Amino acid sequence: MRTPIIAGNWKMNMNPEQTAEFVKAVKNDLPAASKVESVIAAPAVDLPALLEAAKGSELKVAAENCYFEDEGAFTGETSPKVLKEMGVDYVVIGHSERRDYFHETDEDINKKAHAIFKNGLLPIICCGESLETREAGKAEEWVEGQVTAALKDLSAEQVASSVIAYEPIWAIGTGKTASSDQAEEICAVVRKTVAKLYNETVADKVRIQYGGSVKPANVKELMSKENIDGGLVGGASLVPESYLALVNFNK
Ligand SMILES: O=C[C@H](O)COP(=O)(O)O
Repeated sequence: MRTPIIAGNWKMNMNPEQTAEFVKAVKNDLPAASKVESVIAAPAVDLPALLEAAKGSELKVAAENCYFEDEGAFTGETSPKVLKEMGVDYVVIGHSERRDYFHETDEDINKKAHAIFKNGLLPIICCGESLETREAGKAEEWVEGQVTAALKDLSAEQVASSVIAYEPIWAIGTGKTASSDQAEEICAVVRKTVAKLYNETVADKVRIQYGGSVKPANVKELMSKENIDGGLVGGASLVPESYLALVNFNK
């Protein structure tokens, strides 16, 4: 039985003061983490405020990115080792915005996954095709390729505890959600890919999120699908009421 996981991905939209106010507004109405995991992924500059505000609550904390080395001369980067020391739980890697705007490669993402596990954190690994790739009928093979590359040389145990987020690029921030059937179809491809690379037990355990214009109005329908275990939510996670409606989708 996979525990649903709803993660807000704030992107570059909040400051520490807004972060503390947001958590104060939601912390008493979050579901028990054993029933639904509520996560917020925040910019590195907001993580101390987020961790402080989330203390003693059901909220889990994610970084939006990290580097694949623990320390050294890497100006501007975020150490996974320090994220762990701070109390962070998850790190989002491979988001399409990072792949597109910051030229992150499949190899970088795989190195980050290894660094995340080495430091006792868990990855939320993003994948997803562009509109062009979808229209060329290549969405499945594209996503299979991204997942295979991201998981390279990870152990079965590591993969079983990973979260993989399928986010079709054409549905991100566009208001254009993939239909629940389209989302399910590719999330099933992700699970099959894990089964092929590892085995059915690992595939059964890995949690798969859908992301791309998820909102309170469509979360229930998406979450009813067999291979969708959660959401990675941008815009709709920025408002406390909407975030609460998302994490309480089953009430
Ligand atoms: O990580 C979140 C996704 O990029 C989705 O963003 P969105 O919910 O604003 O479409």
